[in-house]
Amino acid sequence: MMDALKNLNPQQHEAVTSSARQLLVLAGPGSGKTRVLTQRIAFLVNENKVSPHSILAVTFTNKAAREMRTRLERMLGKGVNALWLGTFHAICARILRSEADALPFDNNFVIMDADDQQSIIKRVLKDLNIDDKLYRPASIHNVISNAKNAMQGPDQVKSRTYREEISKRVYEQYEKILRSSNAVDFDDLLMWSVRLFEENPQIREKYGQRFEHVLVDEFQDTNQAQYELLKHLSSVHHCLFVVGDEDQSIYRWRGADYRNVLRFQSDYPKSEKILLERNYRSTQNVLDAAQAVINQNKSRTPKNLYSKRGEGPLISLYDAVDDHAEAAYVVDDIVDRIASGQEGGEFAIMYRTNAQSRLLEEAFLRANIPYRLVGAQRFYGRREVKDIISFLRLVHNTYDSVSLARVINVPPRGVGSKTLLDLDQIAQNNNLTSSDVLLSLGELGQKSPFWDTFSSRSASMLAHFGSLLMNWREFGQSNPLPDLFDRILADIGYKAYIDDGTEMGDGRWENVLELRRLAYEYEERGITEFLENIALVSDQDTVPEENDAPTLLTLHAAKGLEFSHVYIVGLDEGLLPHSRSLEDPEEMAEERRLFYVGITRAKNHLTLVRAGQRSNYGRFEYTMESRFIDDIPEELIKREGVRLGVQRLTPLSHPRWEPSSYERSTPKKETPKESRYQAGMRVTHSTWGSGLVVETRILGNDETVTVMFESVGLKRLAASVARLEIVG
Ligand SMILES: Nc1ncnc2c1ncn2[C@@H]1O[C@H](COP(=O)(O)OP(=O)(O)OP(=O)(O)O)[C@@H](O)[C@H]1O
Ligand SMILES: [Mg+2]
Repeated sequence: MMDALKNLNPQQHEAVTSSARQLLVLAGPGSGKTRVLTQRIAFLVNENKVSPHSILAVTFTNKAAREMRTRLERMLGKGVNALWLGTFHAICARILRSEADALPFDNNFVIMDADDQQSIIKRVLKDLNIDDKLYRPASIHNVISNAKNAMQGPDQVKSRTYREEISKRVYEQYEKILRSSNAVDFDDLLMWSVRLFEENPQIREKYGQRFEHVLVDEFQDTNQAQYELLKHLSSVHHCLFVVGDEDQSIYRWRGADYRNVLRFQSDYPKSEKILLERNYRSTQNVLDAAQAVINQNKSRTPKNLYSKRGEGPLISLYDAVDDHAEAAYVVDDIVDRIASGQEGGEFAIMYRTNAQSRLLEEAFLRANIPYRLVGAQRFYGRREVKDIISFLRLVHNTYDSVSLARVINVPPRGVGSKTLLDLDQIAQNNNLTSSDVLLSLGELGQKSPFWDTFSSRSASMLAHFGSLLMNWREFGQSNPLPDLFDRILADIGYKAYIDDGTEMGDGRWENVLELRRLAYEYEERGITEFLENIALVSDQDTVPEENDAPTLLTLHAAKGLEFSHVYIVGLDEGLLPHSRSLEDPEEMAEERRLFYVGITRAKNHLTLVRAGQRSNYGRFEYTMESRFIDDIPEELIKREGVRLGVQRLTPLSHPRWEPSSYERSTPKKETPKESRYQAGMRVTHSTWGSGLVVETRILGNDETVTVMFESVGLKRLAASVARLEIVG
């Protein structure tokens, strides 16, 4: 049998081979939706002789796109290169770059990330003399983002209250800054693509002609702009294949609207619907628990999922005395299981909020178990990485005022905020951008018409930066990216600036080198793609490809993934469901879906964990068990631990608790006062061999050492457990 039709049940087979123009596959988790979508592409190419060039497939994360491409390459060979396969954002960026002539920015536009967006909003608030404590940049950004996802410009935003009026005004200025910076934000990628198609029928026609087949994964999480985009892209052939599960819709806060499923059915009355009922991922106990949880949600299509994988173990529920014990239990349990032969990569620990990772991380460090953290403390969020990217962005697109403001004084060259304001003002007075003025100063020096508008000290400092910028632009045009990278570092003396000889400095320089390694990968493809890919790396995408270590991630980031053993921690009222949702039934339903997504990631074993007390800014607070646990039939659950929190009332007297596994994994020991190791030392480790100490500090009651091993790369270790030997 051909690859595309291998291992499919009859419903899956029908979905893969159907000749319906519009097809909706609605099915629960683990039923093979993503698999069906992938194999349908292979079927279209192999059997129906559709050219990969005419196929567009949309995934939810870049990681999912990479996986799908790899599978397709295996089935179809290199022919799949012509296939468009990526996230909505990546696809839109590609369209906007090709059609820049019809847009108010040119094709070198940069994509502002969340940080950039906040800093623009702060700048606007300052300009408008608005207190950013009363009007939080994050909440204003939310208003702007929602407006864009609903395809509304600043003039369409309602202003019934003063607060709304403020948001509207900020939105206006925000847009001006984006335009004059030749930049777009994430929401713009979608909004401008939709607008482009609405306003240019001939462009819509071109893409509509091209894409004979449009396929979409995780359809339940599309928002309005995305839905409209899909309609445009399929406006000629009308072939749309979408797969989704309304019970897994968890991005309402980003404008996702699972009613798009209903809209799809009413927009395409002839569409066919296929349901898949067999689950291939999970054991029956996991499925039954999931089912019991989601059944509590109203207004959903009931689904019956069954599995032939056997009952599997009961759901473990561990009641820890407090949040430290919660983390320690999870790590101890994993240590035991690894000791009995399981692989680290089979485990995932999921939580509701990013902050919950900290105690888990510390517990892993103490146990000397390597782990993978998804999302938090992103590499691209680090100062030195952002600095260098900003330099490159500025060279690539000199109008990028956010990057200019970030780096004009890096390293400090005496350009104060006053000079910057002057620069801005003078540019505006002359209908120019700050970069135009800088370049003029850089090129003409004292002959520049702007020289005399500054004090001579400011003028020469600005001229110096202007000439650097000019040189880099020229250099970048005829030299590969890594050379430009090195040239910039050398010209500004960046190493001396950030690497002050301390461990921290070393670490920062390591990050710069890591970025440089990445730049090398783009030697051929060039700076545009380099910057674009960096901008598109979203949180979910930091899931590492290697799978030898337990993964820590939020429930949101877990969508579409699967692991043998899943731990969900923090099953307390206020955490899961989150306190924000307690008053609002819609939000509560979404919390329940989020929990459902988490449960259904488990292939074999699910462990739920909660803590009877949690520390809250130094105080301990009692917690109540999550209402979601009540939804799971008692006979599916095996309870362990102290069960403090089953009391639903706040206890009057504090029960004394016996030290449990928390004590076990953190034997009392003297807190070391001084570091034993130092950055730069050569050390050896019993398993990983020799390495170089990068950083060391006292953390809790132990010394934490970061070592670059020749064998496995960077590891953070607890000194008391790791027993590193100093060489020489
Ligand atoms: N017919 C089949 N035979 C064997 N394995 C299958 C079959 N269909 C799906 N699987 C496997 O079941 C698992 C779940 O499939 P897949 O990820 O496609 O489900 P999904 O419906 O997309 O789930 P989710 O809703 O969580 O995204 C995968 O490991 C997949 O390879
Ligand atoms: Mg899937």
